[in-house]
Amino acid sequence: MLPTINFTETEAYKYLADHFIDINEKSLKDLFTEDKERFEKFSLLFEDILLDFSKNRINDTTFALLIQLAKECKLDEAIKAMYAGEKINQTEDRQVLHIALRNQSNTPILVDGKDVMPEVNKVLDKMKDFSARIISGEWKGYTGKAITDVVNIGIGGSDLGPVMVTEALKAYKNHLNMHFVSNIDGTHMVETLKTVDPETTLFLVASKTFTTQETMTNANSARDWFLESGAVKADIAKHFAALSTNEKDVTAFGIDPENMFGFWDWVGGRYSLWSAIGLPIALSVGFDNFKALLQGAHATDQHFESTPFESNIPVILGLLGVWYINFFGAETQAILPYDQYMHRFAAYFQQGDMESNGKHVDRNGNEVTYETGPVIWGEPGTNGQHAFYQLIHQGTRLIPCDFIAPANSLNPLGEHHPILLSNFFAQTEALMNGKTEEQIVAELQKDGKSEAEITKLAPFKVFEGNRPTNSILLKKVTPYTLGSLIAMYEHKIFVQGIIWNIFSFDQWGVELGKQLAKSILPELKDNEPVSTHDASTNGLINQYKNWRA
Ligand SMILES: O=P(O)(O)OC[C@H]1O[C@@](O)(CO)[C@@H](O)[C@@H]1O
Repeated sequence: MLPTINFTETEAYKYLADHFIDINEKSLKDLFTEDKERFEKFSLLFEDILLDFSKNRINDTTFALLIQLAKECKLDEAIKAMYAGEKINQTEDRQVLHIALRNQSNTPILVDGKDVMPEVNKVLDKMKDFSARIISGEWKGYTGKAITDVVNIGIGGSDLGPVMVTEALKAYKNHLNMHFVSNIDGTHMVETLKTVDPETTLFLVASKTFTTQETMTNANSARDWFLESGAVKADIAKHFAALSTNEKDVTAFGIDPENMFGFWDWVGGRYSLWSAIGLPIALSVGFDNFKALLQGAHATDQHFESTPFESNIPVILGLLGVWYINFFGAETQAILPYDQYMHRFAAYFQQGDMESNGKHVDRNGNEVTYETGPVIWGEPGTNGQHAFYQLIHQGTRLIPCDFIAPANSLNPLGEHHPILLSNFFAQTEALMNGKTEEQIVAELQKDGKSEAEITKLAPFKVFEGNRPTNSILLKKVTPYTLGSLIAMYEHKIFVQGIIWNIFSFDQWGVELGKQLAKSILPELKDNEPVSTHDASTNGLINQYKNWRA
């Protein structure tokens, strides 16, 4: 069982609340002036990843108290419980063992007394064999042609991870055309089917439960399309595979169990890209690169499990988030990858973070009295600079930002990468130092502006600065470094959930909307006006009925 400590009642919390008053009066510039060793002290090199957390609103005292907070919340016990396969997903009575999926050391990991590694490795071997046969062209469709297109049909954790990773590793991909259909909006499937040939297309039905309405509706439409194209039911086996824990419903759908890649209830949907759900990744970049992704994540898992908190990257990232959310009142966290391939990285962690820690009841079943999970958002740099950086620099909100960049581009082109990185470096410097009114006035005077113009303009051009950032510099985006980075964020989310005394691995909050949609759907079948809901919902439904063709 997980500890159930209220972090606001710990000694560390009380000291941090007092300390906050002092530190809040210090600017980041002051903190760097006071401590020449600041970068050395507040940065960590983990293999080919550098975390620079020195541009945060902390000093030695803050750092020590945050570490003490983690210890008082018994984070070490919680980490041990997860790695030991305890059922820490207590409301669903399940273990949380995505670490087993990438446990390249093959140390035994027991679930109900049985080592799961043999079955994990059996599925990996099956994924390796299958992806090799598809990629090589050995696997033929029902008219004897090789597969050219793969359509992954899934949503949430059965989509976002494969999409994010196949995009981030696009430089490593092979000839297969990858497509991802997730939305129940018919447009998603229709637009995709326009681009593929039934004779050379492989459909992956990705669903942990194999009951998700969007996925099953999309899968049925894909199967109908396939059969209407001239194929017969016996041909489904050559063009459909399933990634799921639910063999019964996979078989009922008509997919050959031989084409099913299984995983287990102890794999959370938003933590499942390392499992059979990752098959589209292996198909896109080859199994060896998928394995390197696992290896990178495993290296982080070992770091997280064994490194003292003072040098533990996920612990530090998690504690810094708690510092801003619970003491500075930050409500969001921006993730800004200066890498176009990583354009879905923030979107991936919208589910990863917000579906894990978007909770308001603590592990004792009581309403929390403090803020929990932040809103996660972000876009690649430098595009974000031309969209929302105005607010980050001069808005009224404190928005902690994680800046991520590779030192080496996968597409060296003239001066592009140095220009990209000059912006990566400049933005965190600008957010930290800002620009004072004195500096603005001096600039405007130098530009020959009149005193009246300067008086009018100066206030609008001031940058307060003192806005905190983390900088994460990768030597290069490879399957390995990407795996390490994703795992760092996964464990950061775990750390925050433990501190906030919430359950990070269930998602009851996604159920009500689905339940109500299921009761509304039958009401849409005819044109009779409805009156069973509130006036707004009735009004919307009836207007829809009036307007629909
Ligand atoms: O993989 P599946 O079972 O189809 O679930 C898809 C997604 O639906 C959820 O919203 C749960 O219902 C996410 O947690 C999950 O990743």
